[in-house]
Amino acid sequence: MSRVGLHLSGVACARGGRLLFRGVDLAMEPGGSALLKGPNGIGKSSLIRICAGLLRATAGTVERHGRVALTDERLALDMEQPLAAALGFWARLDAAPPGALDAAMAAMALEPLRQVPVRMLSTGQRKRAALARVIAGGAPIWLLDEPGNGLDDAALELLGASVAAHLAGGGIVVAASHQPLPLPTPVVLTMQDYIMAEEEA
Ligand SMILES: Nc1ncnc2c1ncn2[C@@H]1O[C@H](COP(=O)(O)OP(=O)(O)OP(=O)(O)O)[C@@H](O)[C@H]1O
Repeated sequence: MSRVGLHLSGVACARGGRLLFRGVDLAMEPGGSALLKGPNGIGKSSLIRICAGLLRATAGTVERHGRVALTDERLALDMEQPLAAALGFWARLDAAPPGALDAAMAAMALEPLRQVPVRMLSTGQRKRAALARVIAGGAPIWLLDEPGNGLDDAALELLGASVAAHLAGGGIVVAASHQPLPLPTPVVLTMQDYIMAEEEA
């Protein structure tokens, strides 16, 4: 694997004319994971999108080395296609190696749903499908926005196993979550630590 890393220095984010957070530093090396915690609306998704390069930081720098895969509340799968075909579209786009998609579907226990149209999947099944897309794509940097939403205990265990395998292979995981996630010893960013104190505002 060529050099992999994600480095944030002094990152700030303003949205809708309001400064959400500032001073975020994060140094992720291969095998590292980070968990972004905090209440609704504090800026976890915004920080994930800054990490992905989809949102510009208001201040600070973001350095990415390696491809990024993002999953958030948007499913990004063709609702009319059977699941295997819908995921196959992304696997081709990501130039996933042969067998990678089957392995990813197995990792998320999706084989019995291969022929089911995406629109018929339950909330948890859709989340597992989104995670399978990330796993199959082979990007070293996984950005997971609320990956545990809708997952039952068994699926959370599957997520934990996939994350552990990814980290063991030199990948990086940055996750935003309200709930505890099966990340081994993550760096924890408590977003409240990066909001402006009243006297500074
Ligand atoms: N496109 C936008 N324009 C203006 N403000 C926005 C935009 N997107 C999000 N915001 C605001 O930015 C703030 C942070 O939103 P964000 O989605 O990053 O929070 P979050 O911590 O992920 O919340 P949640 O836990 O509910 O998912 C919110 O107040 C939200 O209303």
